[in-house]
Amino acid sequence: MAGRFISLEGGEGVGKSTQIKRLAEALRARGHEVVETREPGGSPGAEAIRKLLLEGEAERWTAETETLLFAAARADHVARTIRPALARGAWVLTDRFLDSSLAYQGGAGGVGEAAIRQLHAIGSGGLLPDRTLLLRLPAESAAARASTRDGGAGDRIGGRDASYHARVAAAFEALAAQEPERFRPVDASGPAGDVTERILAALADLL
Ligand SMILES: Nc1ncnc2c1ncn2[C@@H]1O[C@H](COP(=O)(O)OP(=O)(O)OP(=O)(O)O)[C@@H](O)[C@H]1O
Ligand SMILES: Cc1cn([C@H]2C[C@H](O)[C@@H](COP(=O)(O)O)O2)c(=O)[nH]c1=O
Repeated sequence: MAGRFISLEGGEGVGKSTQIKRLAEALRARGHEVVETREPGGSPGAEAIRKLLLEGEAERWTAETETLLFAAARADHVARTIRPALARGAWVLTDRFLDSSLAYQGGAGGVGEAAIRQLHAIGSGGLLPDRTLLLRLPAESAAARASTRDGGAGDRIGGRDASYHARVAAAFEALAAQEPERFRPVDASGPAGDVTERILAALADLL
């Protein structure tokens, strides 16, 4: 059976990592092989690039350099982890993918969408998820969840100001409107189990 490629997207603290774990359990209970992965990261080379991207001073990289590093990490992740898993029929669940570059470096950072897509075509053969779940949560609730988790110590991108994160959120909404076939917005409020039920409903046609 062909594998399925699912991405979870959204701003900081909306519950993506929590839901990847819960969704993976639900899919395994249905007998599927599931690979849980994340970006930046998901392969040894990409995890090394993750450290470069998320550690250090806020101004360590320009938006353009960040874009190149994310694209390089993604190329390794796709080649070493995602494509082999899909080829053997697994479900691949990734915590962030291309749309995060389009929202953060593009919509919020000012790098052109066409350039980001061109890098993705070169590095990752233009691979896109079968379905992208956009977790939606009001900014204050997401910030409260992230602050409970991190105690106020975010990484160099998560720690950017509220106006940056508002542009990220607006860019995700624009991407979802642009590709309604691939994207499914999911209400991420309320208990985690309720959110998982909404996610399974948004994948019903693929199950
Ligand atoms: N439905 C929920 N209700 C309450 N708290 C939640 C819920 N889902 C997740 N959390 C908690 O909120 C915090 C952030 O969740 P999580 O790490 O899954 O978000 P994330 O979207 O992966 O964040 P980031 O992108 O910043 O890594 C965690 O402490 C998690 O336990
Ligand atoms: C893939 C990707 C990620 N980012 C940002 C988004 C977050 O601030 C961090 C990743 O941290 P997380 O806790 O694992 O969510 O990186 C980005 O700016 N561009 C991207 O392409």
